[in-house]
Amino acid sequence: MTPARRVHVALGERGYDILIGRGLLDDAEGLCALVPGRHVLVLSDENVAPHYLLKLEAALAGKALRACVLPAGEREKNLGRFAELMSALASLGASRDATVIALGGGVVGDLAGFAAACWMRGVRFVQLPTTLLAMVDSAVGGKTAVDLPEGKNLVGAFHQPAAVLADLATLDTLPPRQLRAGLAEVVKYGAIADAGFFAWLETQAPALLAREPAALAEAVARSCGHKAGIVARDETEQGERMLLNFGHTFGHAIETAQAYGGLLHGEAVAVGMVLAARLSTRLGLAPGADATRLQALLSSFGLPVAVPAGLLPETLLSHMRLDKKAISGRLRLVLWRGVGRAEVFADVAPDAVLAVLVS
Ligand SMILES: NC(=O)c1ccc[n+]([C@@H]2O[C@H](COP(=O)([O-])OP(=O)(O)OC[C@H]3O[C@@H](n4cnc5c(N)ncnc54)[C@H](O)[C@@H]3O)[C@@H](O)[C@H]2O)c1
Ligand SMILES: O=C(O)C(=O)C[C@@H](O)[C@H](O)[C@H](O)COP(=O)(O)O
Ligand SMILES: [Zn+2]
Repeated sequence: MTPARRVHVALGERGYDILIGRGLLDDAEGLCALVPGRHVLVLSDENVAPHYLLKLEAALAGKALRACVLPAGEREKNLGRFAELMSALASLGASRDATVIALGGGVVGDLAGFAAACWMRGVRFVQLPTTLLAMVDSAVGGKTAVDLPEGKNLVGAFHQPAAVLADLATLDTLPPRQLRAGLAEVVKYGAIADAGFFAWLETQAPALLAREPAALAEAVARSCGHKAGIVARDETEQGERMLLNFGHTFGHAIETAQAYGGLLHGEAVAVGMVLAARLSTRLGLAPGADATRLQALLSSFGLPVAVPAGLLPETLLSHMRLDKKAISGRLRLVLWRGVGRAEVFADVAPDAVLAVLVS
């Protein structure tokens, strides 16, 4: 095991550490310490479990453990699966000192977190992220949710994990498309808040795509640093946290319109960030050159930058109206002043949004 980096999420008594390093899942003693009570429910999926579930179960031998292994993919993040988890906790006899562990990507993390938030009105929750996206974003910050056919993450709760262990060795088995999807959320931090990080990323595409350990560790730690800071300042998204939604109003509309079976979340966010940047340029907020830079960076990571064929602008706009940032039915979007400078804008004209969706 290499020495881990540590990022703290400063939420007072509910604060927690994100540990980032290779081999964290081989530390049986460290894993066991994450589960103080007797009952533990582990949620994973069919691609992750064969690689990593056995060592987690071995570390937790002696606990009353139930493992639920789902088929993989966004379509599993639904109310039916949530109900199954409630039944699994009931049949385990899980008491208020139970722990729910998410072993997997953001789908498993969001679903397990929502189950932990709801079981007996809230039990302990631990995140063991195994995708780049989950390490840099979804495992941190306590947004938990399931999707409805009508929209992404519409049913959920804020429920912070007690700990996050990002074992970088798990990225060795991650498919390339999933690695690229995670890089979209990494780019997001540079785009919204850190021009220096953005410029660093512009030099790192070959290293990151080749999974060079030092580059990956740096990208994960810097991303977690940004997310931890924003979450600590605005846990429940009253203001600054909305910036983490850059590209998401467009991206979520694409995912919903494709019934969660088209672009991956990170890919949809990549397209969404390009559209948000283009809209910002159109509204005179950001230099066109910065929008071009953003598109070029995402392309260098092999990410899509255009709306998939066949999706109608009016359909996407109607999905955007159910975005959680909207107020009284009026769109509120995260727009851009240029690299490193995102801002929230209320009452964005629907015609301007439609114009970038058709271009
Ligand atoms: N809560 C938040 O703050 C937040 C932030 C960003 C995204 N999200 C949510 O996260 C989800 C996307 O997460 P994701 O991109 O991790 O997708 P995912 O959970 O579907 O995982 C991606 C794929 O990779 C596979 N996989 C995972 N780890 C693996 C490994 N180490 N080796 C081999 N295969 C592996 C999975 O089986 C799956 O097929 C979306 O639902 C999105 O809405 C939530
Ligand atoms: O943590 C946040 O806040 C984010 O917005 C991070 C996003 O990357 C993530 O996709 C989140 O789930 C979107 O939140 P939502 O409130 O728009 O569903
Ligand atoms: Zn996201």
